[in-house]
Amino acid sequence: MRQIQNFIGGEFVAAASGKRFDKRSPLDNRVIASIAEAGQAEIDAAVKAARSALHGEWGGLTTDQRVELLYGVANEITRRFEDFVEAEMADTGQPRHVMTNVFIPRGAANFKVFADVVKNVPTESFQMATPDGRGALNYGIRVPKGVIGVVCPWNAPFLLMTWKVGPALACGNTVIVKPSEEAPNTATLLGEVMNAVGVPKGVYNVVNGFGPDSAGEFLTRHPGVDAITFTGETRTGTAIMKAASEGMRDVSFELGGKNAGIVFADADFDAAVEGIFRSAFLNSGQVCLGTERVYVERPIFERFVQALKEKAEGVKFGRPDDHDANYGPLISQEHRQKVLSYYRKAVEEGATVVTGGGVPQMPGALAEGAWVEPTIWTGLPETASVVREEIFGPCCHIRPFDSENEVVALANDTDYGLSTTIWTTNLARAHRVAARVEVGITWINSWFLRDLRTAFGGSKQSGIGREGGVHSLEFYTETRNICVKL
Ligand SMILES: NC(=O)C1=CN([C@@H]2O[C@H](COP(=O)(O)OP(=O)(O)OC[C@H]3O[C@@H](n4cnc5c(N)ncnc54)[C@H](O)[C@@H]3O)[C@@H](O)[C@H]2O)C=CC1
Ligand SMILES: O=C(O)/C=C/C=C(\O)C(=O)O
Repeated sequence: MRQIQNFIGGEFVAAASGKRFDKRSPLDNRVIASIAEAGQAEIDAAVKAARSALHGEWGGLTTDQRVELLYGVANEITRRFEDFVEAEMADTGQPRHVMTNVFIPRGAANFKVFADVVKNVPTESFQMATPDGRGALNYGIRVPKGVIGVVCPWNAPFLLMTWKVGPALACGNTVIVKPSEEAPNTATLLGEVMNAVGVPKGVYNVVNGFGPDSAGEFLTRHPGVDAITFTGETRTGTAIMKAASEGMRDVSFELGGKNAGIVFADADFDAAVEGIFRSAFLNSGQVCLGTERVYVERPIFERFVQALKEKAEGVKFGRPDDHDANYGPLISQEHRQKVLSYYRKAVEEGATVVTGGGVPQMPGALAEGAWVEPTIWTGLPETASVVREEIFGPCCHIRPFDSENEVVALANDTDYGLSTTIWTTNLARAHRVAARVEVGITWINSWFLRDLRTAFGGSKQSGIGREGGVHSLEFYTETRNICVKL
């Protein structure tokens, strides 16, 4: 069983309190790691280490030197690719191909891309007239915000953590990461990478634990943390925002979603079925950008439902390394209880269960894992719980629509506004509808196609702010204007 410590000031350390907690495998519920739970003492130590790195060697590096180190981090992740794949598979139970094709390469890219952005994006300058006719020149410089608290979820742990750590470090900040209690492995491994590459001690710190009355709350309340970037549930975002209001600390939030997929009758049918299948069921539906509401134009509704059903029934459950399998469990028994409670609620509220709705029969030890069937419903009103509330599981409700205006109104009838995916061969309509759906991220004839230079974030209750490319620079630095009288 792995013993996971906190990583503070470049050292792996236990908690002064001696407190530890267990991580169980989603595959079979076995305890696979024992984790040191950081208390107030560890948060204080991490803040001290991060602050002194900021005022020490790290703070004195040139942008080129920082960029060089971050390239080193990316290369070391690639060199230890298999270790990261194994660590993330252990935490999440998701198939190897998802790790190797998407989640782990993105971890390395998150360091390289933001190193390039920091090197290449200029600041503004303005010449101005003055009464004496000699004029003045204004120019901006970017300075790091300071010590950044990074609070992470469990669903794509390495991708989502490095998506924040990469730009924060590229901008010259130091970070304290609070990984999800359900997925602590890769954040710890990244500590080894930082030491191997020679990133100064205290630049990257990890404190493990839970949210309320534990590492998450202690970190976000700490007055020595200058800004907080968080990905997770909207409710947790509310608690963190209250904590951040003490001391007027800045926040960047990527929160929940209840995303709509829109399929017009003229769409490339097979591509649309494949696209919606991926967006509803990838990572066992545990993707914030995923589709839990599908709207299909009436002429192809029945055929679409049938085709998606066949694909959902074709998944093969199994271990990440099982060559015959392509589908993993949910993250935990607790999350499975939540998802199954929605499966029951859908039936109580009158859904037609097209497929799934239960738990697959798993052999041997896997019977103890957090497995659920991919599930499709039809026939519910828009007021039904499973149509309104984020479930974060492998399920979607499909409803027919008859007009562009109707589907835009349906898609927008939600408190969330993270992403949408639109399928049509009529590009004029695609642009029209895209501009009307109230979300931060729209994909047309695709889904989860990511260019890290673009703005990423949600509208309404799906988030505050944007990260990605220059937007990340805006959050992770402060711009100072300098005015020179000529
Ligand atoms: N918009 C986006 O980009 C993404 C959003 N999500 C959302 O994340 C959720 C699933 O992830 P979870 O880990 O269950 O979210 P969560 O909000 O329960 O936990 C996220 C992190 O916050 C910490 N935390 C919980 N309460 C806290 C508190 N009071 N103070 C400080 N820290 C606290 C947790 O320990 C964990 O590290 C879903 O709602 C999903 O939509 C997930 C991935 C991406
Ligand atoms: O690509 C990103 O930066 C974010 C992706 C988000 C997920 O993978 C997720 O929430 O599951």
